[in-house]
Amino acid sequence: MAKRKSFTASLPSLQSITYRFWPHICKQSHLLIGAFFALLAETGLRLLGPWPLKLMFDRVILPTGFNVHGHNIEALAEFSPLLVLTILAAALVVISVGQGTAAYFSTVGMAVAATHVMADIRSQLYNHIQALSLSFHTQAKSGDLITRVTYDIERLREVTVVAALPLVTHFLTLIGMVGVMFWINWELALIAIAVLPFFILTTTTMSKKIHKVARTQRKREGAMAASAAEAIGAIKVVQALSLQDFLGKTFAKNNRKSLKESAETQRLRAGQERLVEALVAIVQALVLWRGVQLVLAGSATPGDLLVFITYLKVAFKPMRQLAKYTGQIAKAVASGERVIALLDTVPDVRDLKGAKSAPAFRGDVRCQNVTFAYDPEKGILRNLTFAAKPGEQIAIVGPSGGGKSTLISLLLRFYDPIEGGVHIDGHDLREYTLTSLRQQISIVLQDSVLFATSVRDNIAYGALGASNVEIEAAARLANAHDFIMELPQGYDTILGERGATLSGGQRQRIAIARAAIRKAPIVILDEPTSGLDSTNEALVSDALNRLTQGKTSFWISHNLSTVRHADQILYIEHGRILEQGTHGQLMAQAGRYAQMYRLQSGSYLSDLPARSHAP
Ligand SMILES: Nc1ncnc2c1ncn2[C@@H]1O[C@H](COP(=O)(O)OP(=O)(O)OP(=O)(O)O)[C@@H](O)[C@H]1O
Repeated sequence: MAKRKSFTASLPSLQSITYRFWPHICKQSHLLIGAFFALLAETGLRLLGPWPLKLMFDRVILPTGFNVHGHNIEALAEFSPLLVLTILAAALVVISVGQGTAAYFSTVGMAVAATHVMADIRSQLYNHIQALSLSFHTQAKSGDLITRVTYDIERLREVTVVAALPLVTHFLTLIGMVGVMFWINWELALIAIAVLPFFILTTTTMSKKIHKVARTQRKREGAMAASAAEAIGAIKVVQALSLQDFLGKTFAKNNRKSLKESAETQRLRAGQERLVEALVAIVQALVLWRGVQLVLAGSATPGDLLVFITYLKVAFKPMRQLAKYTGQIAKAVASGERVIALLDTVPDVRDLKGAKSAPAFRGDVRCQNVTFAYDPEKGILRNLTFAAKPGEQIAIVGPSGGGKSTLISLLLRFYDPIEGGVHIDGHDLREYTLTSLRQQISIVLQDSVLFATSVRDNIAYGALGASNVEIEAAARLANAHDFIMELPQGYDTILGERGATLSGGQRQRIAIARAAIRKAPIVILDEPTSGLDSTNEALVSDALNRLTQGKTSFWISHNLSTVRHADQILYIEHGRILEQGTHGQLMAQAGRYAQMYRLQSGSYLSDLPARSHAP
C-alpha cells in the first residue's frame, strides 16, 4: 500500500500522477484553460481591491499635501472630489463583483473538468480490476479495492477544487502583492517579507506533525473499511456465529482511535492558525510602526500604508490554512499512488501477444503433463495427463483438497500451468483470447452467485443480448420456468443480493439456465448438487443431464453415485490422477475409487432400514 508523504516529499509523486493522468486531463483542456484565465483575472482584481480606498484617502479625505508619491491616478485630479468619490465607490463594487465572477468561473470550470477526468479514471480503474487475475483477487481485500474506486478517486477529484485551486490562487496573489508592495515602497515591503522565513518554518514544522497524525488516521480508516466490508459481505456467518458483538466492539475500538486522531489533527491545525495570526499581527505592527514614520516624513501616503496593511491581511491570512491545503494535497497524492499502483498491476493471466479469437470448439480437451502451484513452494497438481473427446462426460472425483477445482480453474484459464499445457481441439488455450475462450465454456458451481437484478437479466448474463424466447427456453431446460412464473413478477422479479431471496435449488436452476443459454460446447460443473434436498437434487440433476447433452462436460462430485455413468472418471488425490477409467473398470481395479464408492454406497444402504422405519 502507498505510504502517505509530506507535501514537499509528495511533489515528485504529484508530478508523476499528473503525467500519468495527462491524457485524461488533456481531454478537458478547453475547460482548464478557461478556468486558468478566470483565475488570473481573479488574482488581478484581488490586487486592485484596496486601491479605491487608498485613492479615497489620498485624493478625497486628506489635504493634497499628502500626495507626495506618484502612486495616484493623475487623471482623477481633473475631477471634483465628489465625482472622484463616486467613481471610486463604484470601482469598489465593480472590482468586488468582477472578482466574485472570476472566482465563480475558475471554481466551476475546475470542478467540472476534475469531475470529467475522475469519471474517466474511475471507469478505467473499474475495468482494470475486473480484468485482474484470480491470483490477484484471492489475495486482495474487496473493501480495499472498493475504497480505491470510490474514496481515493473522490479525494483526487475534491482536492483540485478545495486545495489545489486555492493554493494556486493564494500563491499567485502573494507574488503579485509582493511585487506591488516593492513598487509602492521597498522599505516597507522588505519589513513585510522579513516574516516569510519564520512563516515557512512554523508552517512546515506544524504541517509535518499534522501529516503524521493524518497518515495514521488514514491507515486506520482503510482497515476499518476493509473489515466492515468483510463483515457485511459475510453477514450470514457473522450472525450464525453470533459474532456481531465481538466484531462491533473491535470496530468501535478502531473507530474511537480514529476519532482521537481526527481531534488531534484539528487541535494541531487550530494551533497553527493562531500562530500565523500572531505572525501577521507582528508584521502589521512593524509595517505600521515604520510606515507611519515614513508618512509623517512625507515619503509615503496614508493610502500607501492602507494598501500595505490590506495586502498583509489578504496575502498571509489564507496562508494560515497552508497546512490544510498541503495536507489535503499530500493525502490526494497518497490516493493517486494507490490508484496508480492498482492500474499498474498486470494480470498474471492475460491475452498473450498474437492471441487470436478462438474458432467454434468441437470440444476435444486434453491436459498434457500439467503441473501447477499457487505458491512455488507447494505443488498442487503434478504431471496430470488426460484426454476428453467431444461430447464425453468426465467425472472428477477424489478426497477434499486433492486439486479437483484447481484443475477446472486451469481449463477456464483462471491460472496458467507452470509446466505442460491444456489443449482444446489441438491448440494450447494460451493461443486464444481469454474472452473468446471463456465464451465457449459454461459453468455451474456449488454455490452459484446470482446478481441483484431481474431473473431475466440473470439468465441473459450467460449470453448478453439473448431474446426473451431464448431466456424462457433456457429456463425450461433448467426446470426453472415453473417456479419463476410463481415469483411475484415472474421473469421480472428482482432478486436479493447474490440471489439471497431464492432457495439453494432455485438458485442452482437459474444458474443452469444461465449456463444453458450460452450454448457452449464445453460445460463445467463443480459440485452443483451438493447441499440440496432430494427433490431439488432430482430436479437439478435432470436439468444438468439436459444441459450436458452432446457437450464435453467436466463434473466434479463428492457423491460418486451421481457420476457413475460418466464416460471417464478421473480419481485425483494429492494433485495426481491415481486412477482413470469407467466406473466398471475402476471398480474392477478395486483401488481407491472402488473403496470410496463402496464406503459411500455402504453407508447409504445401512441408512435404508433406519429411513424405512421412520414414522
Ligand atoms: N487460491 C488459492 N491459493 C492458494 N492455495 C489454494 C487456492 N485455492 C486452493 N488452494 C489449495 O489448493 C489445494 C487444492 O484445492 P482444490 O480446491 O483444488 O481442491 P478440491 O479437490 O477441489 O477440494 P474440495 O473437494 O474440498 O473442493 C488445497 O490444498 C487448497 O488449500
